[in-house]
Amino acid sequence: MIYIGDNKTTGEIDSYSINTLNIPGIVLMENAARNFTGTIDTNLDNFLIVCGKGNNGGDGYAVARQLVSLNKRVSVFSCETSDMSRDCQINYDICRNLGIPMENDISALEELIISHDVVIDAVFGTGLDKPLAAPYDKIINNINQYGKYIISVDIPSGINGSTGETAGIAVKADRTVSFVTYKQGFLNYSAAEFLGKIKVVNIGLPEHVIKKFSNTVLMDKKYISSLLIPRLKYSHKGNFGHTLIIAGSPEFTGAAVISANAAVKTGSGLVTLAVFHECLNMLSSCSPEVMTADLSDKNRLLDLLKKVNSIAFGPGLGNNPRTLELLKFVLENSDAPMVIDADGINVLAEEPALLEKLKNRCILTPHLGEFSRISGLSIEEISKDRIKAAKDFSKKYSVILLLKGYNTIITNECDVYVNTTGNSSMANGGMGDTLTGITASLISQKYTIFASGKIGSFLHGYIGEKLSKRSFAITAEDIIRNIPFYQKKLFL
Ligand SMILES: NC(=O)C1=CN([C@@H]2O[C@H](COP(=O)(O)OP(=O)(O)OC[C@H]3O[C@@H](n4cnc5c(N)ncnc54)[C@H](OP(=O)(O)O)[C@@H]3O)[C@@H](O)[C@H]2O)[C@@H](O)CC1
Ligand SMILES: Nc1ncnc2c1ncn2[C@@H]1O[C@H](COP(=O)(O)OP(=O)(O)O)[C@@H](O)[C@H]1O
Ligand SMILES: [K+]
Repeated sequence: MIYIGDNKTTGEIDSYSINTLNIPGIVLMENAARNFTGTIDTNLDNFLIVCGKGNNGGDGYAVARQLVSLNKRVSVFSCETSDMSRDCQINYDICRNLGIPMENDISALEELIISHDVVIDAVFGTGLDKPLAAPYDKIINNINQYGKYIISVDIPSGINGSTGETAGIAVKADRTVSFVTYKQGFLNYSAAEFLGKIKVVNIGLPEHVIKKFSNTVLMDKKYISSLLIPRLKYSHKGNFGHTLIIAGSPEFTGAAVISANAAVKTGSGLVTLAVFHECLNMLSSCSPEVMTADLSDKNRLLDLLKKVNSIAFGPGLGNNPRTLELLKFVLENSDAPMVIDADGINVLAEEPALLEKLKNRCILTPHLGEFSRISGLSIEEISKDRIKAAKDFSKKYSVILLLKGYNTIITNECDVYVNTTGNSSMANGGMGDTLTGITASLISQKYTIFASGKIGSFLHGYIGEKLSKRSFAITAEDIIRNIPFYQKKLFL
């Protein structure tokens, strides 16, 4: 599993490794450099390594030596040769002793970049702590300028590892090879254009050490597979729960159909779709397995509310007083776990006191706009640190929060899981309604609410990604049709 950490986490892991485990810093640096070098395509040659004076630069000098030992052509540019960190100085000296070509005259940098094929950026990592001034602005500009293949060590220089903000200017990497943790700042959408393809490598520390300092992880296939509740030989539909979907309005019947069909395909034993009377005759595109109910028949609704195992509330209901009244009715008459999405979230934003009734039994699945409405934070404020915004909200109301979008965040107020599956081929109407149906269906099948959010978002994005290899845009229907196949693949 890949853990996420900010600059403080890196510092804590570093000092624990050095001071408590007694691993010398230079050994960590050597491991970092070796594992970094191991990620480089063996066909590449003719490297220029641009080194700062801190430990990021130290990594760069150590990488230079590793590459030379692989018979690669290597030159080094030293941004500063005085006041280096201790381990940086050691590796600098070794490079000198080995006779690796080294330059520190800034006027020679452009020529050097032009005459090399690959630039390794080892100027700043987690220690960047102020805006960039001369000569660093020029150095970074030069690195970016000539269309060379750029690999950044730990963090593209100029990006703040904690916030993802730039120090005025930053290296635009093709690849970033980061040490120990995926840096929290990488999740800030504004950092995306600088990062290139990200890879996280270890520096010889076992997972239990990293875990001490981070409870934020990037979910992978193996982790999701580990959450599977196996189906027993003698199980029957009663074991896989009854999902009630409360959704749709005359303008948005599709949202209701999508959620219900997704719940069926995800494996809920039974699925009932409850809609307003005027929508009933528009449900012909529902899967035949979906049962229907009329929301104006209060007795039927009461009966369902008492017996179902999960309720999905919101898609396409409309942001209006009728939806708010309906939500109140549901909350007064059912204790079932709930997935609240779309207009369910919008009406909650009008009356946040209702969240009290959802304590410990609800997952909210807003996109950024909906989250802004319900949290009262602007989209800019949320975007600066989505993890913090999501965690704070989850803690305040004791709900699971699933903040949708590129790198979806799922948190139960202390642990945070980030879902990296999915891509912009999925950015079209109805995609969120699909996730709502999948998540509610999993809850009915006895997955915890938290696990349902994690599996749901991973599966949903995983299908989108796989299908997008062959199709440009992926629709909700495409996802739904493929749920059983990819669910089986994940849970093999
Ligand atoms: N456990 C781990 O994860 C391991 C981490 N390792 C590596 O260590 C890296 C962190 O090293 P680090 O702490 O020495 O900081 P780093 O990024 O080199 O920068 C600090 C230097 O830059 C300078 N400086 C800062 N801002 C500046 C500015 N705007 N403009 C100008 N100067 C500026 C600052 O100068 P100062 O302000 O102190 O004068 C200082 O000299 C980490 O990213 C990873 O690559 C590995 O070796 C293995 C173990
Ligand atoms: N660029 C993207 N990368 C990853 N996932 C995406 C991307 N764009 C959209 N998605 C996913 O698609 C879904 C869209 O949800 P939402 O905005 O609520 O759609 P709708 O309201 O139309 O149903 C979310 O699960 C989101 O994570
Ligand atoms: K760097």
